[in-house]
Amino acid sequence: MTIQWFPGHMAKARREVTEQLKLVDIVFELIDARLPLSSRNPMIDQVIHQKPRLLILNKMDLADQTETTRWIRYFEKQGIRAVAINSFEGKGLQAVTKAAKEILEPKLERMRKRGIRPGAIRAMIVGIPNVGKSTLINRLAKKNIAKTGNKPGVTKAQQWIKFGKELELLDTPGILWPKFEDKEVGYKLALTGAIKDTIVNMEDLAVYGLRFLEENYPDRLLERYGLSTIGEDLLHVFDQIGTLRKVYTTGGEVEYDKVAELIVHDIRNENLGKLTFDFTSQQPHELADADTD
Ligand SMILES: Nc1nc2c(ncn2[C@@H]2O[C@H](COP(=O)(O)OP(=O)(O)OP(=O)(O)O)[C@@H](O)[C@H]2O)c(=O)[nH]1
Repeated sequence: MTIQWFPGHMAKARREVTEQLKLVDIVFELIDARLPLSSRNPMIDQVIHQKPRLLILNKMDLADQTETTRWIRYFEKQGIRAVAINSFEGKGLQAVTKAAKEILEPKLERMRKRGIRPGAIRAMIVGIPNVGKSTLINRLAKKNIAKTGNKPGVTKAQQWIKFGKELELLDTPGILWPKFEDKEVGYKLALTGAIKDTIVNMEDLAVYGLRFLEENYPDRLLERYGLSTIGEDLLHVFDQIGTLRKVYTTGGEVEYDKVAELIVHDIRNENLGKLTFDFTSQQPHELADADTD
């Protein structure tokens, strides 16, 4: 899978974030709630380094809620404070300010003891393309200052946006590259729209999506397409879905590339319900007990 990130782009992105980090007290690491591992930058810990961080699982409205709760507990067990939000509708934003204040409280307390009155908390957003950085900035600012779009790579051009008296946010988010060394991560990113369609083979993506559903959400597969298994006969599977949804050429044949598009569209647009593509249960055992207590 070819991605538009090259070593030069990565080095530049990292340099820019490192410069912006000097200006802030805390980093809001924005990820997609559907992909709590796959939508994280692979070098995020080295990039953010010792800077306090709040992990924000955005697009919670699209994710499997049970899994989101597990992921928040999983990250918190690792000492990373996490909150889930829906920046599109502005849900959970108060929790962001509250968590940021709590994370920084020891520092603020030290300042108060030295007779310094702490000002507003200064924050910046960091994340891979399309996780909703601009949407969150707009929501926090309550006006349309950052350009948003449904295609990856829209965020371009810096000033501070005030969120009440307590928080100031850098209006330019830090854009970092996704994990793309792993083919499966690439498919997951593509299924959630974080990677451009033009660099993904739709039929491969649809098949990955069907197999993912078969393994993790079999009830949805049955409900939507009447399929209880996928098996090896993919032609039969595509025929069945194409016939069911009447995806035909003018000659009355099933149009396979359109069937593939329809499957991907269904996954992306909640027609198969709210889905999470990374699971805490698939993490190494010592880290995977997030919901056992
Ligand atoms: N359903 C849902 N959609 C969201 C949410 N937040 C953002 N989006 C959508 O996700 C898409 C990408 O949002 P942007 O804010 O442009 O993402 P970005 O991270 O700034 O993207 P780049 O500019 O590519 O770095 C847009 O279509 C948004 O409407 C959310 O909480 N829920």
